[in-house]
Parts: sequence; structure tokens; C-alpha cells
Amino acid sequence: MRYVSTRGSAPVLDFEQVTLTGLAADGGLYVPEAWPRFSADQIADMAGLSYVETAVRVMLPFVGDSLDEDALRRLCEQAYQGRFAHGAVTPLVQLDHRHWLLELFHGPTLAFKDVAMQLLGLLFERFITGAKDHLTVVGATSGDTGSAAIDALAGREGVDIFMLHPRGRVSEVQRRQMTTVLAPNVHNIAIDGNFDQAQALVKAMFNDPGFSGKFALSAVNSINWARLMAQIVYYFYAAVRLGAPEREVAFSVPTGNFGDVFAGYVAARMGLPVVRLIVATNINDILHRALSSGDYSVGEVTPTAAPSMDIQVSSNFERLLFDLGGRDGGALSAQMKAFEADRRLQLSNSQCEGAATLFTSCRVDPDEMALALRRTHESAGQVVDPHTAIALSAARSAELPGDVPVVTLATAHPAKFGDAVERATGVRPTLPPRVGDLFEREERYDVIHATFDDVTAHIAELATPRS
Ligand SMILES: Cc1ncc(COP(=O)(O)O)c(C=O)c1O
Ligand SMILES: N[C@@H](CCOP(=O)(O)O)C(=O)O
Repeated sequence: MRYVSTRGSAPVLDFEQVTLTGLAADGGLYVPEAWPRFSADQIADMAGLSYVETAVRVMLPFVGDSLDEDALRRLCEQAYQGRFAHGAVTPLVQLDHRHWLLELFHGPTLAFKDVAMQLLGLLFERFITGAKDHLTVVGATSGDTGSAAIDALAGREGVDIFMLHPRGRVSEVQRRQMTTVLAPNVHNIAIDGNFDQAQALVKAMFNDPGFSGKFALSAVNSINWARLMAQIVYYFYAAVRLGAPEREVAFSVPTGNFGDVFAGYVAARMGLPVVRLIVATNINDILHRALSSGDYSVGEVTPTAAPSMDIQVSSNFERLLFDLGGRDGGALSAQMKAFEADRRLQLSNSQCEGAATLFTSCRVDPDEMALALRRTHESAGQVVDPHTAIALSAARSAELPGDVPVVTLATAHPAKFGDAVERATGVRPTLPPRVGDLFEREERYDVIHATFDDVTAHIAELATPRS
């Protein structure tokens, strides 16, 4: 399998290279040259498989010559056996005759990011063993990517991680999950700004030849293809358990950086019978505007009770536009350059029509989010987190064909957002014992101005240059 950049001019890479590279040299994102496709029989054969075996089947076509099947299986066993608090890794919970929750928060840091990050940490370890250069991982987080990446990489040989988070705009649990990890290779940076600024700084580091020439940079955000690849698995795992390939399934996904829902899009392109992907946003609704009217224009980022979705510029939307626009790297490069200059982009008719065949979007405001939290608690006895509540609200209002089952992705444990959950339901969710004495631990992080020069100077002081 070979990977091409959405902007058409970066080198074509294999899976190992793409995992270590992060952002493409032309500023684009890597995608597989073609989507692998499973037949209905191959999907039917996934019935009854464990999570690990499903993961091997789904990911094998993507890893090419970089890993053989046994090596991939060993990595999946290491990532998913024993690291997740539920034997099914991502269990399905039925809410009523039609609605299901796909619980993605049973990993070590209580959010869906663990599913991909546990594997990514192992892939980094395998691919950098024996490499001459020390890896400098740079990332931006609105709360969950940071803690999951730090858990996966803390203490690993040959890699340092620098994680930028918007100061005061993540929940206290999220912040502590990052800042109480005191391993010497972990460096937390709080910036005075929002997630979009943090993400723009990280992309600027990759795009700056001086900085990216000096350090062997890599990414843990969903700009890294390997992150998305690992997230495709749970769409197959859930849909097959609900009767795919004979039965169609819809998914509702709380969306910020468009990574999770793009993984669902890839699953559909691979042959999974996904009848609809519901893109649920909070009031930071650029994706809802883009999908409902073609208007992808950046507004202010407004802090909400679902802070991990307080995002306007959604990295992975570029991957969708590339695929929907006939995979024309030159044309997309021009479209994205205009977007970067003007902060607005109008989707073409073919992009709008292509998106409409699979995606539905919904903007959920704070009252609707709180109502969904309360109703889910009262009617199904389930306490969900604010991000999940947004997707549940969207799932219940979407118009869908027949009696197709609707799976809402439960992306975080409610205890990560205890205050918001308690306000809506009166119930204070407790942190599971596996996160231990989070509130007693010492915190360590640096506060840095959100400028390229300040942040890169700070990283340059601590990182190991290329040899
Ligand atoms: C709990 C939670 N839900 C939803 C999202 C949105 O996911 P994505 O950025 O992949 O769209 C995030 C952040 O990524 C998150 O942390
Ligand atoms: N919501 C994310 C933001 C980063 O998204 P990613 O999927 O691109 O890593 C977070 O919680 O950090």
C-alpha cells in the first residue's frame, strides 16, 4: 500500500514512512492511494471475531510490506489485551429498540483516542528501533488526544513528546491526565489561545524547513494516517455485531477535527453497509455549515461544556474534500491555499453532492446537549459525557430510513467532564479506579505564548536534533 498527499506534490510513502512522517511536506495529509475493498462474504466472515482479530483483518490491507500479518497481530494483542477495562475493548450497549452506544472509553485515559494511540505507540517503537534519529513528536490537543498520546509514549526510548493544550480550556481531569505524567520524555505546553491556534502551530512546525529539518518530527494527531486506520476497526466491529453485511447501520459521531467520522467514511468506502454518518457538532459548527450549505468559513472558537469539540478548522475535512473532488491534488492544493488565506471556502457542487450521499449534519446547542444527557439518564439509566450527549441528540433528531439501527459513538467517560454531567443530571460520575490518585499527583507544565517563535524556541531547548 502506498500513500499520497492530498495536495499532490509530496513524496509517495509506504506505511512505515507515513506513520513516522505526520504532515506531508507539501502541507497536505496522507491518504491511501486507493481504498481497499471487502466483499460481503469477507465482512460476513468477521462475525464472531474478537476485537484483535477484527483489527488484523481491517488494518492488514493498509500496512503493506511494513508489517506482516503475524507482526500486526502481535501489536494488536499488545495494544488491546489487558490495556482496556472491557473484554470487548469497544462494547455496544443498547439504549432502546433502535439506538446503541458504542463505548470507546475503556482505555487507560478514558477516551476513544486510546484505541488508536495504544497501537500508535507500539508502531512508533517498532519503526524507530535502530533508527539513527530520535523522534520529536509534536501534538495539539483540546484535551483527549494529549492524555492518550502521553500515556502511550511516556518513558519510551528514542522519542520525546511535546503536547500543546489551550490553557484553561480543557477539563481539570483532562489537564491532570497530561500534566501529572512526569516521565522525562513528556513535555506539556499550555498556550494562551484555543485549540485551532495550537493545531496551527503544530502544522507550522512541519511546514517550516528550518525546524522540521533540524528535528525528526512526527505527529500523534489525526493528521497521522495510522491514527485513523486504527479507528476504522470499531466501525466494522460494531456493524458486524449488529448484522452487517446483511443489515445496514447508521453512526452518529461527535465531531471536532473530523478524524473519527472520517474513519467511518473510510469503513463505508471499504464496503461496510453504512447508510448514514451523522456529523454532530456543538455550537462551534463549521462542519455543520459546510455539510448543510457548503459554507466552510471559520468563526470564533467558543468554549463549551464539550471542550474537545471546540474546534473550527477540522484537519481531516481536507481528506474528505480530496476524495470527493476526484483526488485532484493540484486543485485541492489551490482550494486549501485560498482557505488558509481567506479563512473561508465554498464547497464545489460535486463536493456537496458527494458528501450528501453519506453525511447528515446536526448542530446541538448547550440546552439540547443537557437535555440529551438528562433524558438518556432518565430513560435508559445511562450517564454519558457531553460529547456523547451531543451525538445522541443528533441521532435522535436525524431522519433515517426504515428501522436501521443507529450507533452513537460514546467517545469519553462521563467522569472526565464531571461538572457538566452533574449540572445536567444531578449525578456526579466517579472516576474509575484505573486512573488512580489523579487529584493528588504533582503537575508539571510550561505556559508559553502562542507564537511560533516562542513555542519552537522552547521545544528546541529540550528536543534532540537529528544526527
Ligand atoms: C471526547 C471527544 N469526542 C469527540 C471528539 C471529536 O473527534 P474528532 O476530532 O475525531 O472529530 C473529540 C476530539 O477529538 C473528543 O475528545
Ligand atoms: N479533540 C481532540 C483534538 C485533536 O484531535 P485529533 O483527533 O486530530 O488528535 C483532542 O481531544 O485533543
